[in-house]
Amino acid sequence: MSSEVNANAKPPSRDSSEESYPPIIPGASLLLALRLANRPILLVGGGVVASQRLYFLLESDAHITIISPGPLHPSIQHRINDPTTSSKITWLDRPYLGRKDEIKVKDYDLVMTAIDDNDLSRETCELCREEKVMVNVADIPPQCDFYFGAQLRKGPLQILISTGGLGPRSGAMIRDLILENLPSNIEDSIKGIGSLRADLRKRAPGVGGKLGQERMDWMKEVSDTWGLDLMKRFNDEELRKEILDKGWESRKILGPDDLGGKSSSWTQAIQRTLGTIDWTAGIGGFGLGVAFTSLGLIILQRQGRL
Ligand SMILES: C[C@@]1(CC(=O)O)C2=NC(=C\c3[nH]c(c(CCC(=O)O)c3CC(=O)O)Cc3[nH]c(c(CC(=O)O)c3CCC(=O)O)/C=C3\N/C(=C\2)[C@@H](CCC(=O)O)[C@]3(C)CC(=O)O)/[C@H]1CCC(=O)O
Ligand SMILES: NC(=O)c1ccc[n+]([C@@H]2O[C@H](COP(=O)([O-])OP(=O)(O)OC[C@H]3O[C@@H](n4cnc5c(N)ncnc54)[C@H](O)[C@@H]3O)[C@@H](O)[C@H]2O)c1
Repeated sequence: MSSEVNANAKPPSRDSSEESYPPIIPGASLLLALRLANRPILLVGGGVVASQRLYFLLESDAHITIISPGPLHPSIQHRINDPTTSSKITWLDRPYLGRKDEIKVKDYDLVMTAIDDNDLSRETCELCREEKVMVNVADIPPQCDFYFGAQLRKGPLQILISTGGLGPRSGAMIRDLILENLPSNIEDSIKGIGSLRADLRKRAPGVGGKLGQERMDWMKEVSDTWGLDLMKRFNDEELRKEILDKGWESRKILGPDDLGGKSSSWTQAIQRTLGTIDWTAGIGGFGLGVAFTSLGLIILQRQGRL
């Protein structure tokens, strides 16, 4: 069973030499990372669920129109009053009227209702279907085009857990399990490799072609050679220049031991030999394994396979 879960979790890769066509297990959600900067979003309701929606929308730099009679949840009122977020929010202090409302769903990229009124949520949903606008209605999951999930952010790293609507609280518990087991500096590694990629693209710009393929092959091998933990060293501008000058320019893959004029420490040597990094070896790796296995089990359970 676990092989079925794993196979389905990974798409075909450029590296797969043998033909491998994992079975399709339908019924999943398409997990995406929406880029919403300055996009108009309609949020109906001003309670606790709306306050959570607002928090994530503000972090995505969206522009949010909230329709809800006051008093609002205190955290929503806080964001409206706060000069750092107030310009991103338009608050209409009144009930939403659905079909009769002068606010039209077609003027928004996404619509969300978080209200204690099933009939109005259903009507909003119908309006959105007519206008082909994606909608989340917090009180009627089967009507949602998309679900929220338990989320965690560490700098550029973002993880969302979905249980397909089965157990939102268990999703949050799995999120906390992952959080506890992530290395504390994982975001530095991602920032480091991001800076190296950006510098490489300056030297080798453009899309596709031979250069594009070489760039991807080099980045893949450098990433695998350095490993997640040591990627944080690419935050050092000099080290980036060195690996690009001595490595990329002659299409060589240089590891941590080949740079900085230093011989490797014994820990680095072990890490390279084992092809792993210190935090995956201990309880962290085990915990993460448990987290993903649990998620797989939950999804399979939803599909009636357990
Ligand atoms: C993950 C999270 C994200 C978020 O909302 O941002 C989220 N719910 C969270 C918490 C939570 N929600 C509820 C409880 C009370 C305990 C309980 O019922 O279990 C708790 C626990 C708590 O509050 O701690 C009640 C509840 N939830 C839904 C309904 C309607 C229904 O099921 O009919 C009812 C009322 C049921 C009733 O009346 O009995 C529906 C949905 N909730 C989802 C997401 C979507 C599926 C997510 C998935 O696939 O896993 C989905 C389908 C639609 C959506 O909201 O997009 C967030 C945790 C964030 C965090 O802690 O970080
Ligand atoms: N997705 C989730 O995580 C989750 C969690 C708990 C509950 N829910 C569902 O979401 C719904 C909202 O939950 P809540 O805890 O935020 O409720 P809440 O009672 O705190 O807030 C409801 C809000 O809707 C507003 N409202 C009511 N009628 C309105 C209208 N016509 N126009 C505009 N605003 C209107 C109210 O003024 C209030 O601000 C619940 O009914 C529940 O079914 C979802």
